Amino acid sequence: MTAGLREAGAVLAAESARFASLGWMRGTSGNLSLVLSRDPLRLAVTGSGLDKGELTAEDVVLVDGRGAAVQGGRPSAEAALHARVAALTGAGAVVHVHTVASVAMGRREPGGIVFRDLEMLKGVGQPAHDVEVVLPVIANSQDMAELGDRLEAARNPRMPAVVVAGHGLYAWGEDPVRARHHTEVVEWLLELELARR
Ligand SMILES: CSC[C@@H](O)[C@@H](O)C(=O)COP(=O)(O)O
Ligand SMILES: [Zn+2]
Repeated sequence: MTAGLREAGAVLAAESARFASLGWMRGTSGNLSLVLSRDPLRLAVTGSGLDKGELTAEDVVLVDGRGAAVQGGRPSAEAALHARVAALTGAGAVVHVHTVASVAMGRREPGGIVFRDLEMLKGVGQPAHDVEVVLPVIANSQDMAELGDRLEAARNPRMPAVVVAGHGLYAWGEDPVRARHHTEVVEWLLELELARR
């Protein structure tokens, strides 16, 4: 494994441990990625089927723009969707977590979840007042190309996240820290909506 990939693995392991400690990656759920190059597109993605709270710097796979392994073991089953999100949005890092609030709210609002008049909206780059911001909800699929098509069709450029119904939350950002902040902010918004209905 190259030093660059191991370094990316260390970042993903630390981020993963943080999400797992919040209970957002229970069992072996969730996955993370970090873009290492744009042309050609190459991402460091967490390995498949691992306990995301116990990853080491070695538990990472280099994948191409279609999510296929270039170096390392078995990449996340959702690596192709990470690559699609990175290509589509220009994000440098993608987070996928299995939170209760995202699944519960996806059930309640299958057409999209509307947020308004919340200071926390500033955490996803939106004004706090006088605008409605929609978090898209897409149907789940085991086919990452199909899921990617749904995400592309439903994506709201003002919201760096999408809920996958019956599954969880995808969020992204310029780098791992910003992707984490977006994940935390969107999860906060979802928990609030869930609590107030
Ligand atoms: C309970 S894990 C469910 C998986 O199918 C998947 O949705 C997931 O989030 C983790 O898959 P992985 O291949 O480990 O990255
Ligand atoms: Zn998942």
